[in-house]
Amino acid sequence: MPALASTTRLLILAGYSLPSQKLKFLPVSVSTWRHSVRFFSRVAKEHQGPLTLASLGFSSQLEATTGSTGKRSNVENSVKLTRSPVDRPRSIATPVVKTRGSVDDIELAPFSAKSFSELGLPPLLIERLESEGFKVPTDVQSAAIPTILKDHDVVIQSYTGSGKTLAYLLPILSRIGPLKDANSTLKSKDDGGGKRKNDIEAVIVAPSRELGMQIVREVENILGPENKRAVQQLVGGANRSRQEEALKKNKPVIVVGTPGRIAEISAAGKLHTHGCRFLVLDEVDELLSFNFREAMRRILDHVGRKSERRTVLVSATVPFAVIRAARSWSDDPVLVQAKKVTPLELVPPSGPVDSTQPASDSNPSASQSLPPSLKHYYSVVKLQHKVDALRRCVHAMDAKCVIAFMNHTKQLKDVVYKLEARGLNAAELHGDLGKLGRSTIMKKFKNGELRVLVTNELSARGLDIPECDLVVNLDLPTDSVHYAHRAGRTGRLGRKGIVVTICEESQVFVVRKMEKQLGVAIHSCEFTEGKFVIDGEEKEESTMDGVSGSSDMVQQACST
Ligand SMILES: Nc1ncnc2c1ncn2[C@@H]1O[C@H](COP(=O)(O)OP(=O)(O)OP(=O)(O)O)[C@@H](O)[C@H]1O
Repeated sequence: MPALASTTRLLILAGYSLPSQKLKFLPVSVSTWRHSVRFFSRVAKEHQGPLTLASLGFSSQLEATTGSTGKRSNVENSVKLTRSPVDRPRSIATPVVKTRGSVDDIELAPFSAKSFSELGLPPLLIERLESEGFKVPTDVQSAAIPTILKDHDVVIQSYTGSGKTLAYLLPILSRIGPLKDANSTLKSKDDGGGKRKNDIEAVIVAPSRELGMQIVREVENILGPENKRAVQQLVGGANRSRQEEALKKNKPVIVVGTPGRIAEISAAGKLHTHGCRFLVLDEVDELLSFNFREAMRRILDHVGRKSERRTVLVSATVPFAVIRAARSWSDDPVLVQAKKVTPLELVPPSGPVDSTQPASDSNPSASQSLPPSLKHYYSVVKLQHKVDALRRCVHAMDAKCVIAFMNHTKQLKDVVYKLEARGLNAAELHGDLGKLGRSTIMKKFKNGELRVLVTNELSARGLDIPECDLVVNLDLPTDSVHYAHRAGRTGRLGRKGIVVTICEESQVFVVRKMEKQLGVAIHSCEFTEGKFVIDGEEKEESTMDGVSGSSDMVQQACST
């Protein structure tokens, strides 16, 4: 083994259950670069001797003998390096990093760990999960939950609809709030640390009201109706004084909100986050944008020291700016992906590239963000026929729940009128509508009263409408990252989904460029006489039965 340590190309992820020391990842070579398989070895910082199977964590009963040091020493005083399923979820025990793109693999076996109990979550939480119908964790949950439970700061990157929200919520809820692990060894700061009564223990920030509310609903569902008050929404557009009153009266442990509103209430002295133990920035790459800069600064300045809280950054797209932010806002963070945990210091400046993919024009932050079950098409039409093409597309696909994206708010209404005039139930959704209007439209869309939601970038991030079977780009997205987030509103959690970009002839080169950057095929198609026709193919089909994928059209669209 010592001879293997000379090259850093092939690495083993091992020693995963060495949690209590401040761990360091040492790259260890076990084979040649040509095999393109990465492993990572996590070795205790102190352990700089020759590398052995034991030092890599493959010993079945090795006792960690050194005392704990640093912040993570508070977590557990002595830890056994076991390979029990609780300590080591299957996805992490498997050191091989699989190549992306094996659609069958993902569709047939989207989950790695067999149950949530394998991940070390407390019984109360598991009971609640089961009663809500969550039985098997997704790959990213299998990787992220134990990593956060082992007290690591993380950047979570995984494709849209892969379950990132629960991947961070569950470890948080197992540490704080009414369902927390009664035997948790993580000392709360009020056990002598001087935590004040009204201090919030977890702050979750999201870039839009819809996403903020969606996260609140997810927390409430898991907590159950009797514990709803443990979480408080602080989203913009809602009544601020009511939010402030609720903070005072209910003393929630978790707040979820948009940056502006959280910063506002914090500046007014009504929100105390200095004792915060978890800070989550969901859709973090969006939160880094200029619009949120001031509010984010305020929030980060008031959530205590990074060494005293866990910081979780989340997005389907992780450009290098996020890695940089993680280095400055978190303490020794790791990048968690579906089947891989990588120390941030090993992430190259080009972003978290999957080395198993060919280096091309691909945009690393976008190319791993699309669910493999999605199929992509484009259709060329004249500008004045775009809305009609959308209507024909919806009918030809027999799509039931459609999100159509445009770039400018002003044009949304016109499109809605045109669709309604042709008998399609449609509505617009954008930031200029009030909170009530927005939530009414979302409700109608979710319960099937509306067939087409015409919207702008507001709805591209995080929105989870599992029934959405078709996304249409009525305007081209500005880049491949925006394409990825829009496209990700369909094909959630292994479901089939179709994305159609309607564009002019002069814009086809942009589609081709995004195709390369995203590393997916975007086929040309047409909608004629109520039928969906893929150019260059003889087959043509005319129906769609949504996510079940049993119709001929879906079979064709999804198997091309
Ligand atoms: N283990 C699970 N079993 C079944 N359903 C799950 C599981 N985990 C999450 N889900 C469901 O999968 C859907 C997608 O999850 P989520 O919104 O967290 O995805 P995401 O990765 O955050 O997507 P995006 O990048 O678009 O924000 C949700 O409806 C969620 O309730």
